Amino acid sequence: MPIVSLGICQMPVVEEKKENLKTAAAYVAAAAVRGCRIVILPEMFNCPYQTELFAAYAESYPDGETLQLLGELAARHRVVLVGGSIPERDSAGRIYNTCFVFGREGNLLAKYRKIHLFDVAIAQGAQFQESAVITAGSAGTVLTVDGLCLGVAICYDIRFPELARAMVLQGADILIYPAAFSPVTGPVHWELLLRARAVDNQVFTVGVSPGATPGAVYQPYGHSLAVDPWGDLLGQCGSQEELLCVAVDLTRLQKVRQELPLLQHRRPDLY
Ligand SMILES: NC(=O)CCC(=O)C(=O)O
Repeated sequence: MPIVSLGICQMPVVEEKKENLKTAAAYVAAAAVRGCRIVILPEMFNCPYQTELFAAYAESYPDGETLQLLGELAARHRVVLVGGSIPERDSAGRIYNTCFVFGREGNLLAKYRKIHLFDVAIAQGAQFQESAVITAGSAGTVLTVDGLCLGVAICYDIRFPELARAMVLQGADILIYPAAFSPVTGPVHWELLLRARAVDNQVFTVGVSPGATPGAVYQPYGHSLAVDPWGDLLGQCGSQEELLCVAVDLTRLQKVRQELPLLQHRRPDLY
């Protein structure tokens, strides 16, 4: 399958969980109507990105209402659904920032728990202590579906080139980052990081943020985008809510890697 259409759902996230689920369902339906076979939601799409709210919105697999809905939506629309992330509670009561991926039969294909937690204190205003509530995951996630290899990580993970490289060495064709970048770091780093990971690994990268939500305490930067293995933008949203559909042509990846065989030129024996 050399060309596949991705649905990038830059949806707003409000305080009411049910409203977020309705919005997500509408976005997935619209993406399917537009022919997208892989549909991606943003980080913490069922819950505002505020640590003090995570426990109240947390759900466990398989019974959580958000997780039930994601499976149903994937099956109803026959799409691979990369379910952004939600606060996930495990049987010991720990909470993770987790991405669940569902297949076209509504089956769980994979799950990824955010490894690098957003603990920062940036003078211009981005103060966040994700680890106050969230437990870090302990494994990367790469999955193959329809002959396409997807690497999944979450937001702040994009800053760690080692994780991206590890996923690519495991065969990833597309690196998918559900995210909610801050309005302070977003304008300077977001596009740069996605393009850097794309160019240094010759891979498609996709970042999916919530859109602007009037009155929200945390206003994510938005600007969801997809980048090809040459570093060219395939499409980008603004700050407002939007469904962006982009076509990913895998022959592009093969061509770039053939012409500029970067991955073959690595010298892991020397560094
Ligand atoms: N949700 C996050 O991990 C935010 C990451 C972020 O804004 C950054 O600058 O990194």
